Amino acid sequence: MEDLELRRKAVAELGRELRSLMETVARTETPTEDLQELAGEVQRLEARFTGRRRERSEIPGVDVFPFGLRMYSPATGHGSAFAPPLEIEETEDGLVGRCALGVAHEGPPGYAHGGMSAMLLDELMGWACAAKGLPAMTIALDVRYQRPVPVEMPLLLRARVTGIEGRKITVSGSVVPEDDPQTILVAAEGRFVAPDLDRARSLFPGAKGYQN
Ligand SMILES: CCCCCCCC/C=C\CCCCCCCC(=O)SCCNC(=O)CCNC(=O)[C@H](O)C(C)(C)COP(=O)(O)OP(=O)(O)OC[C@H]1O[C@@H](n2cnc3c(N)ncnc32)[C@H](O)[C@@H]1OP(=O)(O)O
Repeated sequence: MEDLELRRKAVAELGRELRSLMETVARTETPTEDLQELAGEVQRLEARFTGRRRERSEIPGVDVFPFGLRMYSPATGHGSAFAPPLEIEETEDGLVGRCALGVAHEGPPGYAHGGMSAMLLDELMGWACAAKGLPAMTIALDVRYQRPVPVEMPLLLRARVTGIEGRKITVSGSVVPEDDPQTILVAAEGRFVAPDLDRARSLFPGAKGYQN
């Protein structure tokens, strides 16, 4: 079997380069004829991905589902060009994520798109459920944007499970500047439900752990 760690490293390396390319594209004022030529080059590059393409619900071989890694997650995936990516650490008071957003994640000029903050919190809050042994899906997310989130600013994101009632979980979350953690930029409250086994089997046919 191929070395999984080696493959994860390669996936992350490709993700880093694609992320950097996305940021360059979002910032470039390069002449129009260069853009046209570059689009052709990117198309030729894409044609070089000749290996097998995963089925829609197939879990990537580099992942650990549902408790571990999602390498192409648009929030935490080191293989995703779109992800900042969010780095997660477990603490006594829940999960803490670290990242900085780029111009590619902009909403208002110089500030993060609100959907990015919502997505990052949603994912971190989801992982907070998984950290309690209840991998769960979001059923409601209330996001309060208290201050704009500057791009290129190191951020801390927090997620803490505040209640568990059977399969229903409530989680709170926030985004703060790393160097000024008292200032809440975004606050969120979420409700999650851990699907029961039958539901999980039908929702995730590609997850081998649930099938047999
Ligand atoms: C065992 C393994 C499970 C694996 C799951 C792994 C996933 C996580 C993987 C990796 C972690 C990484 C973290 C990622 C985080 C990202 C988060 C997202 O982006 S999630 C995508 C967006 N969310 C959706 O698409 C959900 C759509 N909703 C549904 O599909 C269903 O609502 C579902 C499966 C969540 C629940 O359905 P039911 O059939 O299992 O549950 P019922 O028995 O109907 O309800 C249980 C209780 O929850 C309430 N409930 C269920 N759904 C509700 C809803 N939509 N609104 C309000 N209440 C709801 C019900 O009223 C019920 O409450 P009463 O026990 O009667 O008090």
